[in-house]
Parts: sequence; C-alpha cells; structure tokens
Amino acid sequence: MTTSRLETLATALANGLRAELYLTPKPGLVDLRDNGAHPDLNLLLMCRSIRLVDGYLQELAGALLRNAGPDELIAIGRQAEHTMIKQLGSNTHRGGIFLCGLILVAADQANPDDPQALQQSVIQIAAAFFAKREEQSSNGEQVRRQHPAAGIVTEALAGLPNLFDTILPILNDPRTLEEPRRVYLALARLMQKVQDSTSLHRCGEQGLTLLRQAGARLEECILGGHDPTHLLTQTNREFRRHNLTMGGVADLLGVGLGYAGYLLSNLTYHQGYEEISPERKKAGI
Ligand SMILES: CC(C)(COP(=O)(O)OP(=O)(O)OC[C@H]1O[C@@H](n2cnc3c(N)ncnc32)[C@H](O)[C@@H]1O)C(O)C(=O)NCCC(=O)NCCS
Ligand SMILES: Nc1ncnc2c1ncn2[C@@H]1O[C@H](COP(=O)(O)OP(=O)(O)OP(=O)(O)O)[C@@H](O)[C@H]1O
Repeated sequence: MTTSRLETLATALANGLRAELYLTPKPGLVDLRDNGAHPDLNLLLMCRSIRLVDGYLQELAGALLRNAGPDELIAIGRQAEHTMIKQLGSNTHRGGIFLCGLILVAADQANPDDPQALQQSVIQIAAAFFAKREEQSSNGEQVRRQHPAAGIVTEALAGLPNLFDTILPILNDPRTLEEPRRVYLALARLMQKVQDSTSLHRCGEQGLTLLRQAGARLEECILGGHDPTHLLTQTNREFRRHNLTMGGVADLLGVGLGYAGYLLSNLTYHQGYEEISPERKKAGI
C-alpha cells in the first residue's frame, strides 16, 4: 500500500507536536522536566493527547482522500476536540488540533510542497470556516473582546504568518544554526511576535510584555553563541511565578516543526540538496 502525500503530511504534523513537547527546557510549557505553568497538564497526558491528534489527522486525511464535504470535515474536527476533553479532561491540544486540521485541509486544495501556495489555501479555508462558525464561549473569545487582533482566529485568517513567514525560513535552513539552537531561535521569534491569547488570558498585557522581553533575551543569547539552558530554566521559573504560559507560541512551533519536517524530507523541495547514494552513505562521504 502506498502512503498518500496527505497521510505523510498528517504524520509529519503529529511528529512536529511531539518535537515541540520534547523540546526542553521551555518557559511556562510542559516539557521533559516539568509542567511549566500548567497544573492541569503533564508529560504523559500530553503524549496521550498527541496520539489522539495523530489518529484524528489520519482520519481527516482519509476523509479528504474520499472527497468528504466541508460539513463532514468540520464534524471530524469537533469530534477530535470533544474526545480530547472527554478522555484527557483538559485542553491539551485544542490549538494543535485546529492548526493541523487547517493545514491538512488546505493541503488538499493546493500543492503542500509549495509553502506559498499552501499559505494562500490556508487563507481561503480559514475564511470559509470562520464565516460559518458560531460564536463559542472560550478563553480566546473572552480575550478577543478586549484584544480583537489576538489569538488563533486572526492568525488563521491571515494565513498563519507566524508559521510561514516568521519561523519556516529559520527551520527550513539547516545551514544557519545546528539543532536545537535553530529551534530555539524560532521559539524566540515567536515569543516576540505572536499575539498569544493564552498569555493575555492568564496575565493581560503584562503577559505579552513578559513574553516579548523573554523572547528578545533568548534571541540575543542564541545569536551570541551562548548555551541557552540556564536562561531558559530561569525564564521558566519566572513564568511559573507569574502563572504565565504561551500555548499559541507552542502550537505554532509544533506545527512549524511538523511542516518543516515534511518539506525537508521531500527532496524535490530543496534545490541543490543532493541525495546521498547508499554507496556514499556506506563509505561515510
Ligand atoms: C478555533 C478554535 C481553535 C477556538 O479558538 P478560541 O481562541 O476561541 O479558543 P481557545 O481560547 O481555547 O484557544 C485555542 C488555542 O489557540 C492557541 N492560540 C492562542 N493564541 C494563538 C495565536 N496567536 N496563534 C495561534 N494559536 C494561538 C492556544 O494554544 C489555544 O490552545 C476552535 O476550538 C474551533 O473552532 N474548533 C473547531 C475544530 C474544527 O472544526 N477543526 C477543523 C478545522 S478545518
Ligand atoms: N508543551 C505544551 N505545554 C502546554 N501547552 C501547550 C503545549 N504545546 C501546546 N500547547 C497549547 O497550549 C494550550 C493550553 O493552554 P491553556 O492551558 O492556557 O488553555 P486553557 O486550558 O484553555 O486555559 P487555562 O489553563 O488558563 O484555564 C493547549 O490548547 C495547547 O494547544
């Protein structure tokens, strides 16, 4: 059985969420060391949540492959959210479920190997989705009343600029910095740019200010060639003290890592990327 491009993308996106979760240390977020500023979450719960998201994305890819209509796709997304709350008792990956689903549906309408075409498709799919969606009572909705530009809705309607424009160029160029510094630079940029409704909900404007300042310090550390571990550990303590988190930053990083992984494993995308022949691999050259 051959795996379709959509199924490959679905797997890559779930792997991106895993990579985000395992990135340690991270301020305010669940990682391998602690649960950040999330008393209701832990590593095991987040791992179970990603398995659930993975299953959901495969189901969505299957539905797209048999040309299911928009109502069925939306019902599959809502069911995934519902299952997450029912099985895990918390909002573990609501943002992740939505963003990964949006990218997968957009990838069915455009060439996913072309980021620009995919972004245009995201804009169209998001516009159609939010034109139909009824208001719901969520933390994000509450924040949007005071900060209309904050949160996942604006980010999606604008074509996920913080994914395609802010971090993809960094994640996609393995020559710039070695791992995990490249990922931390992407994190630092997101912390400075994202209008994260989870930070606003927890700490108001001060939350975003703290996020930006911490992002700028992290970027300076990385670009200065220093080890960021100590700084990140300190920043995590600071975020925990303020009950500050950055779920939107985490979601965008996870989805960005997933999509960058998909592109990097697709050799046709990288002009000038030379496939290593088995002979050369064996000879170690
Ligand atoms: C749009 C959704 C995610 C609700 O958003 P809302 O902001 O109202 O809810 P909530 O406060 O729970 O926030 C959602 C998530 O957004 C993330 N987030 C916050 N800020 C940002 C940001 N600026 N950018 C990206 N993500 C962000 C947070 O981590 C959080 O998990 C939603 O639940 C929904 O409508 N789901 C339907 C599922 C579906 O149909 N999927 C199929 C889509 S094709
Ligand atoms: N490693 C991570 N740790 C914590 N949250 C993450 C992580 N990765 C992604 N997220 C995102 O962060 C969101 C959780 O944010 P948050 O806990 O603020 O939401 P909430 O449960 O709706 O609000 P609150 O906890 O303030 O009541 C999840 O929906 C998820 O998408």
